[in-house]
Amino acid sequence: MAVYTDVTPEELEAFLSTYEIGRLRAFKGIAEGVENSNYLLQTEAGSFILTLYEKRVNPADLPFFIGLMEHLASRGIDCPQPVRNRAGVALGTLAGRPALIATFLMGTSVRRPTAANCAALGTALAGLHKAGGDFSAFSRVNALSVPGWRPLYETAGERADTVAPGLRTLIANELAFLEARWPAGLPAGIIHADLFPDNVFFIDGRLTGLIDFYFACNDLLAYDIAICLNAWCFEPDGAYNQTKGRALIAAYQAERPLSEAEIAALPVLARGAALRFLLTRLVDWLNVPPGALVRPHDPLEYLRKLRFHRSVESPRDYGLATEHAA
Ligand SMILES: Nc1ncnc2c1ncn2[C@@H]1O[C@H](COP(=O)(O)OP(=O)(O)O)[C@@H](O)[C@H]1O
Ligand SMILES: N[C@@H](CCOP(=O)(O)O)C(=O)O
Repeated sequence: MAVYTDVTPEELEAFLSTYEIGRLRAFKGIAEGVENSNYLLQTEAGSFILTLYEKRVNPADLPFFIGLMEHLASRGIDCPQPVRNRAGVALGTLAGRPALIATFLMGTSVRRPTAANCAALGTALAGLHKAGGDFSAFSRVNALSVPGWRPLYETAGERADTVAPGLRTLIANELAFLEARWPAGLPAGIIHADLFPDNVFFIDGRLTGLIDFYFACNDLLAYDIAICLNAWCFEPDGAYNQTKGRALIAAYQAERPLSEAEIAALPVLARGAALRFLLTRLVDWLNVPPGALVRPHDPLEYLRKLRFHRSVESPRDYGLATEHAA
């Protein structure tokens, strides 16, 4: 359960009194999530999500996240809408943390995505990339792209080998490879950067919303696809499912065709996406805050995905119909 910061009913009622969403009826901490503290609020006006921003969120980035959600909603993307208080301000402070109330989205996430879910995700991802194309009010460098990986590797240090023998050397080698081979010059724009199944809602098989924009940034659009291939297209036994990968990429391409250079770069981008989540999971695994109600994600799941990508010989291995070599 990700609740790092506790809130008392008195504090919350005082905070809510500055909004136009009625009095508090009930609230509870939300079990899912690992990054921020989230509460489900019931007020006289309905259901809302209260987020208290924790360690990985730089407060200077909050105007970007809030502006982005408002922009995407204005372009027809189903995503949480920041709620502004009576003074017209979305961002507040509660229990000593930056705090935001956002609208509640209906739907549930899928635990075992089907190929149809992957196709719906591909369509939504391309829609998000297109809708972000004219978001220029703020920009945000991806703090968790290649230059951000080495400091994470150094934080994990020798303790990496306590999680899996030889992990430290494997990461060092992968890091050197990716630092030398990371593609430049591919189409870039707003990416979600964490569009895992738990951040996508469905109702009766129809995709109804996207949440959790707190890793969103300006980066390579195809890198977002690589993150999604990792998060959506592997089976619990570790096998990559080409049918799901093909469904995701084909649906994406129906909305935004990939360039030849993007397709050729996919294997390297997928390795980078696997290393990024291996590293953050490893650091979190080794540093669970005492007393926090949180279940860290398994870093070794991403080690297995990384090993798969290292064995890939061509973008075709992801289910792409292409003549390109890796
Ligand atoms: N706008 C929303 N509407 C409905 N449920 C939400 C919303 N935002 C968050 N949630 C719920 O809270 C959980 C954690 O949110 P998330 O943003 O993923 O947290 P974290 O940033 O800590 O990972 C989600 O899995 C979902 O169940
Ligand atoms: N998706 C990341 C961790 C961030 O989790 P979220 O609950 O904020 O989506 C991972 O799986 O490592």
